Amino acid sequence: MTRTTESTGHGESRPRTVGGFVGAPSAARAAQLVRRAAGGADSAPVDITAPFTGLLTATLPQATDADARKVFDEARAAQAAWAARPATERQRVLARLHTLVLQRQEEILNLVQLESGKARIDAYDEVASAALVAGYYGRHSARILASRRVAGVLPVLTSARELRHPKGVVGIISPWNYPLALTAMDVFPALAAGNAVVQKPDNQTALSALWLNELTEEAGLPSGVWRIVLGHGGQIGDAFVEEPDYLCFTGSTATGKKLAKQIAGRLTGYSLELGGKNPMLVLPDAPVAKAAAGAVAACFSSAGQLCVSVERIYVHENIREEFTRAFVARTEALRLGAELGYGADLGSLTTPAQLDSVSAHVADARAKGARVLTGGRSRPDVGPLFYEPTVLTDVTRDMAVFAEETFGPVVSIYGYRDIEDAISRANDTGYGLNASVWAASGSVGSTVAARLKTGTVNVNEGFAATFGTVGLPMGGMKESGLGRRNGAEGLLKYTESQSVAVQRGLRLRPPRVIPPRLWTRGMSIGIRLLNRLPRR
Ligand SMILES: NC(=O)c1ccc[n+]([C@@H]2O[C@H](COP(=O)([O-])OP(=O)(O)OC[C@H]3O[C@@H](n4cnc5c(N)ncnc54)[C@H](O)[C@@H]3O)[C@@H](O)[C@H]2O)c1
Repeated sequence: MTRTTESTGHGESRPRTVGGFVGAPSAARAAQLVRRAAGGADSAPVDITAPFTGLLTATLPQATDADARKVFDEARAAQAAWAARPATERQRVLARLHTLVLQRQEEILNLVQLESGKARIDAYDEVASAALVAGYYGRHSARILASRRVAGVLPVLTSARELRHPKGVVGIISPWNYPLALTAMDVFPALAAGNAVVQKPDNQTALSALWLNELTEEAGLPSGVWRIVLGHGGQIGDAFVEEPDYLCFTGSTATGKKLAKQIAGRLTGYSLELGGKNPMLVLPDAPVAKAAAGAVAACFSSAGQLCVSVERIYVHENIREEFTRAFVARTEALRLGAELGYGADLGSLTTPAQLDSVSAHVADARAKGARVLTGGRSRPDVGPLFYEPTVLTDVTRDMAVFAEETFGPVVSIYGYRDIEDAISRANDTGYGLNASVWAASGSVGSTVAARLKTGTVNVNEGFAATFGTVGLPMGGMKESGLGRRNGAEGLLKYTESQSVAVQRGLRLRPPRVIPPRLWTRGMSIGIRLLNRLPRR
């Protein structure tokens, strides 16, 4: 690990670069990004440290509730002019952003790694996601938002259209685990629809969101349309449920439920992208080596701190031993490392709270009789928040790891004999976010997929196939969420639908001269005939 410090002139040294790494953005650059955050004059700033080193990455202003409300007002004032631009013009900003994200990736790869502690290859997933999302809405949003003609109640005489208007100001609350990708997925479609956005990223990963905010303005977004406020969730939470015209929340199920209760009183729309306890099913005829390699990526990307990562594997007894051997061998080959480069496969956990909760899940499982096939310990020799990728077996219902989301590099393997039993155990959870099925053929895997109660299912993949296909909606069933991001749905949720019908000639109520009974008879014949016409 390479670090650099400079003397303060008082016999101490302080990091010259973010997190103390050579090659990382300078502290001055971090401070420049921080200045984009609104508010904070009346409250104490907080220091954020790099998970790899424990050294300072940034000192962040913390907005108060009053600061956040002022920002919502300012965003509202900026929204009308943005919404007045044609959708094609708004779309062009995102198309330019697609190119810029890919061109400027080196700086953001460093920032994402420093703030989150993830391996560079996992940070690259974020760059790819942000570019894919910008590209998708940069090409398709104007078409999806275009007014839609439908057949009017009377052919020729009624012309009917559905229009889409922006909600107004959208509030977006984001977690720390995918700071670039989730910002892109939630903010870009809101902007494309003509909304202004006020976002509250997590303090831990604020620089990544601020970086993307800066780049979006470089791509042509007028300043003031996407604002960022920082703060501890509970502190400025009220502004986010009382001020926006729509709230998009990504985070834990507990916080999502709390916000939903608060916002319900205003009858304001919201979407929730929440936690998961995602299963993988390995069918008896699945290619074992491929399934084992896929499972490693599905369980340990971003050190398992990924809402769609796999935490439960159900493997058919006939291949259980072979699969487990291959999976454990591949897991043990993963290189842990705290470096700004592609030399490590697995990074660190992001916060001390994460290290505590992951350690507690494994300790509880061990104490109740689970076997640790590999891993099961923290690695302070690599960095303060490192934890080994861990594979458990003999996991029982009384263990926390059985049903609770670990949100770390810990997976349990279970055997099964009967696919019906495997499907019912996979569905036996309050969550319903993502699932993975490994089978000899895509069609067999898809048949099983249709029976899983999760918002996304990946056949012969862990999560990347659905996550990367931006045209597909992504979100959770049951306690994993409400609403969807990505695709047309992820854009239209940020709009109000308005139906406009223009009537010509014949009125739809009986004229005085025709007796109502005659009129209704004639209408009934007409309705029957109309129902036979091929109409949209
Ligand atoms: N479904 C998805 O797309 C998705 C994606 C990423 C993460 N997640 C889930 O997020 C969780 C991990 O994230 P986390 O620990 O940061 O979640 P969290 O709920 O603690 O925090 C998420 C965000 O909400 C803010 N917040 C917390 N309490 C708040 C309150 N009372 N009012 C307003 N804002 C508040 C936090 O500051 C943070 O910005 C996991 O459960 C994971 O599965 C889901």
